[in-house]
Amino acid sequence: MKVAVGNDHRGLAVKQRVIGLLAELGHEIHDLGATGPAGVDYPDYAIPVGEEVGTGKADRGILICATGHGMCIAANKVPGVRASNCRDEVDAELSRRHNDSNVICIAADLLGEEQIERMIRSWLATDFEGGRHTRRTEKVVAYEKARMKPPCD
Ligand SMILES: O=C(CO)[C@H](O)[C@H](O)[C@H](O)COP(=O)(O)O
Repeated sequence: MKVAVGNDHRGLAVKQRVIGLLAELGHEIHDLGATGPAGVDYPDYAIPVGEEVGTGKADRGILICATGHGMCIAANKVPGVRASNCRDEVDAELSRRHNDSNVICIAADLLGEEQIERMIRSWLATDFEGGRHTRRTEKVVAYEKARMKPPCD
């Protein structure tokens, strides 16, 4: 899979470990930064990653900040993005099975290394269940498309 990765200053160390895991698993990685410790703003990274996923340039996105919340809020503003701020591997699995999440947000300040690795492995390996869940995700897409339509003159 092609995975776009983004982080702010609080997520830099975790990002570097996540990239190592993705490489170990054989995935194609597009690191959109941040690459240094200087304070930055999470929307500047969440939105480009979201755009890559929403346009299909990347299959999935991984976003890392202190709590995961800012990245999740910002990424979900991008059409086609279904971002989840997950806390463990079960949470990550269900976000795939029930919500077809295509971006996972990670709280670098709140989760341990092993928990993050288990979460990412679970998230990457789990398929969307479809069935009744498709009806629900399609309603989200329908709303998104309706909101994107230009107002009638
Ligand atoms: O967690 C975050 C947003 O939800 C970001 O990592 C912010 O950096 C966090 O709010 C902390 O910001 P700070 O400037 O590093 O104190």
